[in-house]
Amino acid sequence: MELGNNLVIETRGLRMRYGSTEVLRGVDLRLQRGEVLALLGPNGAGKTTTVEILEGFRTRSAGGVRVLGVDPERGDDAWRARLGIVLQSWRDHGGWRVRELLGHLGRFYTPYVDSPYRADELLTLVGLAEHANARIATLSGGQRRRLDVAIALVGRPELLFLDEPTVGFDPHARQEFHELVHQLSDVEETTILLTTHDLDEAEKLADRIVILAGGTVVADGTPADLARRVAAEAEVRFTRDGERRVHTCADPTGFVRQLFARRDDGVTDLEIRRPSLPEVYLALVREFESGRPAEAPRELLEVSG
Ligand SMILES: Nc1ncnc2c1ncn2[C@@H]1O[C@H](COP(=O)(O)OP(=O)(O)OP(=O)(O)O)[C@@H](O)[C@H]1O
Repeated sequence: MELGNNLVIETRGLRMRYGSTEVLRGVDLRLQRGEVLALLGPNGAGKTTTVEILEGFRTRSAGGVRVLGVDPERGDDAWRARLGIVLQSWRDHGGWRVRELLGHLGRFYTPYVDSPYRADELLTLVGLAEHANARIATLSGGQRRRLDVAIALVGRPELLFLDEPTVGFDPHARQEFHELVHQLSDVEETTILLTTHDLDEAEKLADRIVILAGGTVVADGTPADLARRVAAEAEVRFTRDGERRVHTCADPTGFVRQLFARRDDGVTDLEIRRPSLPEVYLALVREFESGRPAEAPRELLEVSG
């Protein structure tokens, strides 16, 4: 499989079967250098399976995969050192102090990486500087998660995998983490593959969104592309003769014009809404599950009393 210069990840026809259950049924993914991609999908869609195959932790059933130009099944230590992977197993190292663990891990990267992060630099980056001397067992859930991310960053990875990175973060920590992701992608040119169930987070962080459902990619595009795909339609809400009504239509301006041409009295509380990413996501997954193509025109819907 040929890999373009800027392609950090490429899968073609990726398949994964657990026993008789086929979880991935031909997944095609491409991720360019410096891009932040959010992989979304319902529980059990195969996101973690995909990520683990890309990380080289799981052997695929079929299909072509290249990560940083290498088939992950044949990735050596030098290849692995170019990846940043957030694992949770560090929680077992509860007796270690935070700075001590990061310094220790940094030394593993020296044969492969020009300048791994210094522990203090990394602690500042992830907002754990105040806890440098704390034992890992004494950190809160959110602080441990930041440590997990710090550990993934030690070797200044070219490609960072973040599997549900902000679970357990308070809103402030989440905001800081989002700034960190922007900094890594904009300043360090780190390529990032993120899985999350937090659609606001996906919208804030991702250049591109891929939705997996039923073992295939059901949508791939910028958040704006996806919104256009499910909804060339907008919702027009209004109250007429004291009753609340909703129309879904492709041309809300035309609809409103007609509405007023027919009856310009008695229409109040007029509101036009385009769908947010959570709504787009749910529409795409629902349409996939119902077997109807996402582009299918939707009927005008009127809720009448
Ligand atoms: N080792 C395994 N053996 C058998 N089945 C597995 C194994 N790992 C995952 N599965 C199954 O494969 C499917 C996909 O799992 P996966 O964890 O990849 O989904 P996911 O999209 O990450 O889900 P979630 O959003 O719940 O984390 C699920 O039905 C799961 O039960």
